Amino acid sequence: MTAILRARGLGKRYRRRWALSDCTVEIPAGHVTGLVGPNGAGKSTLLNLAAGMLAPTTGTIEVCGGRPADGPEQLAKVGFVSQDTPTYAALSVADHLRLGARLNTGWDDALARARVERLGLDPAQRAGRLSGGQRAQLALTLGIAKRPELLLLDEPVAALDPLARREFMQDLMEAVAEHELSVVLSSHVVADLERVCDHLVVLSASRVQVAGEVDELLAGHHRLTGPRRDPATLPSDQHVVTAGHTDRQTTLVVRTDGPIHDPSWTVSQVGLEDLVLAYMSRPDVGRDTRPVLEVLR
Ligand SMILES: Nc1ncnc2c1ncn2[C@@H]1O[C@H](COP(=O)(O)OP(=O)(O)OP(=O)(O)O)[C@@H](O)[C@H]1O
Repeated sequence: MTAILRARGLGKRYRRRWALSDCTVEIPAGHVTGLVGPNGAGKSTLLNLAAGMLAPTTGTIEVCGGRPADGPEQLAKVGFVSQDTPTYAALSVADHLRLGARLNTGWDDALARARVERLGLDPAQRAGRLSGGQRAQLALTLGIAKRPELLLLDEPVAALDPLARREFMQDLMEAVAEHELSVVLSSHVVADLERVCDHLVVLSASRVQVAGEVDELLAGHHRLTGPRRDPATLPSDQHVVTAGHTDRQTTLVVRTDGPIHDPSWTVSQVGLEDLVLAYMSRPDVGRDTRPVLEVLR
C-alpha cells in the first residue's frame, strides 16, 4: 500500500486539552477516505495538521511523501477546504478563478469554469453575496481545480442541499477515478460517507478508534445475540467492541478475523453506521491509554 498520509504518535494539545492524541494511522493513495466521529473528536485538528495549518505537539505527520506545507512543491500537492469554506467576500466568482489560476501551477481552468457554469453560479457575483451552500461549492471548486494529489475536505457537504450533496460526491468519485486523486473528507454523518468512501478512520475522544478498508471492516465485525453471558468468557481472538445486556440476553459487537462457531450466538452482519456507532459508544473511549485531559507538567 502506498500511503498518501502517514501519522506516527501524532498529537495536538491546546493548553491542557488534547485535541488529538497518539494518532498512528496510514491512509492509502488513490482512495476516498472518510474521517468520521462526533463533534469535538479531533477531525478538523487532524486535517489541519495534514494541511500544515497546525504544528504537532507530539509525533510526526507526512503527506504525499513529505512534511505538510514544506515549500511550494509540497503546497501544490495538497488541496485543503476547511470547515468555514474560505472565500474572499469582496471578490467575484470569476476573480476567485483568476486567483486560483495565478496561485496554482496545475490549475485546471476548463474544469473550474465548467463546474461554476453547471452549478449556476454567476461569475460576476461577489462571494460575500453568495448563499452558504454556494460559497461552499465555490471553495470546493477551487480545491478540485487546483488538481492536487491529496484533497483534504473538512465537512464539505454540511452546507449543501441533498441533491447538491449527491452531485458533489459524484464529482469527487469521478475526479478520483480520472486523475489519481486521493481524498480525505470528514463528516459526522455516516450516510454521506457510505456512498463514496472505501476507507474509513473513526475518531472519537481525540483518538483513532479504528481504521481500515470499509469492506474489510464490515467483514471483520459481527453482531452476536444470545443468552446473557459475560463478554470476558469469549475466545481471545474475538475482541468485544460494545456489549449490551438485558436480564436474559446479551448483544455484542465483536471484531474477529475468524468465523464464530459458538452455536449459542445468533450472528448477524453489522452495517457501517452500526460499526461507527459501536466504536463511538465504547465505554473505554478516551480512557484506554492516555487521558484526554492531561495535566501539564
Ligand atoms: N483553537 C483551539 N483552541 C482550543 N481548543 C481547540 C481549538 N480547536 C479545537 N479545539 C478543541 O479540540 C477538540 C477537537 O476539535 P476539532 O475541531 O478537531 O473536532 P472535530 O471532530 O472537527 O469537531 P466538529 O465535528 O464539531 O467540527 C475539541 O475539544 C475542541 O474544543
